[in-house]
Amino acid sequence: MSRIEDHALIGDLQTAALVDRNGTADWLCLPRFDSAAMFTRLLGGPEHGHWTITPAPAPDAGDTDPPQAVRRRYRGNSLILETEWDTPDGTVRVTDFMPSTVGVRGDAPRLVRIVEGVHGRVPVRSVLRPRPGYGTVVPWIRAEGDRFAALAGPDALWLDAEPPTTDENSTLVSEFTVAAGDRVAFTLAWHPSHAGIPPLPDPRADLTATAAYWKDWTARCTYTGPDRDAVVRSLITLKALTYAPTGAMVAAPTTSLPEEIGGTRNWDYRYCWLRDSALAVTTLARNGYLDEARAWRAWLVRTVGGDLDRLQIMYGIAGERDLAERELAHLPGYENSRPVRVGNGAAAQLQLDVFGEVIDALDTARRHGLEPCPRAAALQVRLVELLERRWREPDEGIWEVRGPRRHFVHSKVMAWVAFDRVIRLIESGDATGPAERWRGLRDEIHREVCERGFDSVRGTFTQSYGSAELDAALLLIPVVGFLPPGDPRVTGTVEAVRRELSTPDGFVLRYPTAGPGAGVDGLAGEEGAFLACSFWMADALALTGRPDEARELFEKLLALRNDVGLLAEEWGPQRRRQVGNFPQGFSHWALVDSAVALARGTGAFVPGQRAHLPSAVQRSLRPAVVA
Ligand SMILES: OC[C@H]1O[C@H](O[C@H]2O[C@H](CO)[C@@H](O)[C@H](O)[C@H]2O)[C@H](O)[C@@H](O)[C@@H]1O
Repeated sequence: MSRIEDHALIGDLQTAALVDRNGTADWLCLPRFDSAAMFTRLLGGPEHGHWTITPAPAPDAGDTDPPQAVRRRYRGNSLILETEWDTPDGTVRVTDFMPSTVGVRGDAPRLVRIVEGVHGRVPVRSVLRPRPGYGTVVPWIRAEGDRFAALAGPDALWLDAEPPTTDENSTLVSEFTVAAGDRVAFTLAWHPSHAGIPPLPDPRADLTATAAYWKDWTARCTYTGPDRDAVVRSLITLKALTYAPTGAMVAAPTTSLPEEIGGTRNWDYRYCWLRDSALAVTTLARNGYLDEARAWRAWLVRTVGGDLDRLQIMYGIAGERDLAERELAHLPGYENSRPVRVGNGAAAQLQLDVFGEVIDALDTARRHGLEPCPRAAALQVRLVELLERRWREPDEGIWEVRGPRRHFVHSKVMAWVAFDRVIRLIESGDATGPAERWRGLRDEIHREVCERGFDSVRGTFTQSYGSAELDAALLLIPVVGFLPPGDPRVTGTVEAVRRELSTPDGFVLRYPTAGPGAGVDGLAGEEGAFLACSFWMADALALTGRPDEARELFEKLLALRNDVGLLAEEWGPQRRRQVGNFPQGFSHWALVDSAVALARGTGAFVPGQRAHLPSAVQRSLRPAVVA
């Protein structure tokens, strides 16, 4: 079984595949991110579907032990993956990609794999075992001239293979040899089974168009400070999580990659969280990507605008509301981490922080040049009217705990953010609302948080009112402008979180999941260090005048990325492996934000970056710290 970080991501802005270092695509949902997977080997075995292309194993080697890739990279700033093997017979390269725009993808989403001889003559084997329905369906494979169709109910997968291919027990096998300069292409396309035969693919034209697409997209990045390669790779990853037809964004393209190997903390992230998407869009907007912010805003207005009383904290990528959680009992799970879940029960939770994140994202995009939208402005006012009725309630909070609701301090802080930003919107003249009343409420929330959410004996904010536990989300207090970074309540909280929530290797847990403070989330087992929280610690250190410690932590976090720059949700300190869904939007926007924050801290010139901190924070910082 490949480690989580052995995978690279390819995608077409509607779905994505994971490819491991052995040349195996072991996760692919078609036609959308949240469709049932056609390849589910990631959460099971080869019988659950995969597509492997590698140098042919030596005759006595088992099928389960193909040769390791020796080099792997994305082609420039793109999502085109190149994997190269050196073998005794020579060197071979496999180029994997999914044509990356709605226009290029057309009606038939497809995965293209081009095998290229680099030198020598290398025997290669392709084994394509499509198993729709998360590995439950053996499709009917039939030859249609030179093409193969794999039919399974509503789905048809069409393989166009240049080398000779045979059907061996519903598995399409191709064995061939590539010499230096040879290029042999495969295209696997999804098509509705009722829709006849898809057009013949043109893999070379697809490659050219996809390369041009990513070149153009990455050229729009405005960040020019340090660690630019890491920043651009993270921005590409965020873009890959967007669903182009609607403007929504998945939290990650996978389900049930475990937060603890062998554990039960396994969730489906293939949906659009208001929180995750708002935070990612905020990062994209700050770095030159207003089109993505505009598209997300349109998705938001369409999705939540009509029925605010039934506001959900997450939706399907086209705005669907029914995300009922269920378990796929036939799958053993990643390294026996059961259950495998699809759907997500957190959709029914109350999470007050999302009001602040959504309204702050719209505020940030507007301040970075996104044109006003009267419908979005009206939506923000209605959201705050709703929040006015509900902010005093306990909730499940940013971490979607499955234990009892609490008065989470972070939730109340983000309620303050929602009122603060909407007041600014009204003051700008782009919306109308009871600004005076909301100023009063904003002050009331601030007072309440400082009275009930702060432990004056320990000198730290706490996870919830009156609790003894800490929470790494409290690191965001200075970032959102609730208090200035130099305030002793902020520095005390940063210090306390660092002391009590750090792992031995210096990364940061969300909250305690072991020891006396454990149990708040109502879940069995433990989890790793949460990578976004670890980046937030770097930001907090930078903001509170500790740039060297911030840089040291940031460098350590960069070193956790895999060979192609990707991060899962968490880092398992014991096994020293990435854990959780992969790649995770939270980790990648947090990486970008940290790079920008650290660049500002060093006074690095970051053209195109406007100061994004609220004015209250900017005033409290030394001039050199704000670009
Ligand atoms: O910890 C329990 C919860 O874990 C998941 O939530 C996490 O992922 C979300 C998507 O990235 C993120 O918005 C949230 O902050 C994280 O805690 C899971 O989705 C929940 O169902 C589960 O209760």
